[in-house]
Amino acid sequence: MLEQRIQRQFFDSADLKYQAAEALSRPIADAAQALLGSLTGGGKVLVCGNGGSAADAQHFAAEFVGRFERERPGLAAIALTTDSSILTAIANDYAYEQVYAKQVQALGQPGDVLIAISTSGNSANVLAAVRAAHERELTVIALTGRGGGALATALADTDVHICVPHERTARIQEVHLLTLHCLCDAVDHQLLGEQDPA
Ligand SMILES: O=C(CO)[C@@H](O)[C@H](O)[C@H](O)[C@H](O)COP(=O)(O)O
Ligand SMILES: [Zn+2]
Repeated sequence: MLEQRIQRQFFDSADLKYQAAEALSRPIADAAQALLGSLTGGGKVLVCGNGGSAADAQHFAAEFVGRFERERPGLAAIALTTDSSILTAIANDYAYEQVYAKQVQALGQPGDVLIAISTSGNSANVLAAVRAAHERELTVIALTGRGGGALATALADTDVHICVPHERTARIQEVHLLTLHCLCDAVDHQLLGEQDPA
C-alpha cells in the first residue's frame, strides 16, 4: 500500500516534468539568456525564496559560485537566504516582508538579475524583493506555480516568468529544481561550448 503511494508520487512528478518540458523550455531559454547577458556584462545574480525555495536559492548559488558539472571560473551569485544576522536584524527592526527587499536595495546594481522563487507567487517578502529589483533596474526571473499568484502581475515586460503548471507545492518545487539545473547547464553550455557532461 505504502509502496504504491510512493510510486504514485514518482509517476506524478515524472508526468508533470513531461508536460512542463514543452511549456517551460522557451521561458527557461529566455532566462538563461538574461543570466548570460548580465554575467558577461559584469553583473551578478541574487536569489531568494522561503522554506524549500530558500534551499533551492542556496543550491543554485552554490552551483554558480562553485561549479555545476564542468570546470569553469566561478559565476557571481548570492543567495539572500543565508545570513542569519542580516535576516534577523531586518525582520526585527523593519518587518519580515523586508528581509529580501533590503538586501536587493543594498546589493543590487542595474543589470543584475534577481531570481525570485515562490510556488504560490504570493509570498510577501518575495514580492517586495521584486519591487525593489525593479527600482534598482534588475531583471527578474520568477519561478512560480499555481498560475503565478500576485507575482505574475508584479512582473515587468522585460522579466521572465517560469510558471510550473501545477497546484501542489511539492510538485512545483521538484520542477523548480530541474529548472535551476537547466539554467546552470545552459549557461555553462553557452560559456564553454559543446561538451557532454562526464
Ligand atoms: O518546502 C516546503 C513545502 O514542500 C515548504 O517549506 C514551503 O517552501 C514553505 O511553506 C514556503 O513558505 C512556501 O512559500 P511559497 O512557495 O508559497 O512562496
Ligand atoms: Zn518541500
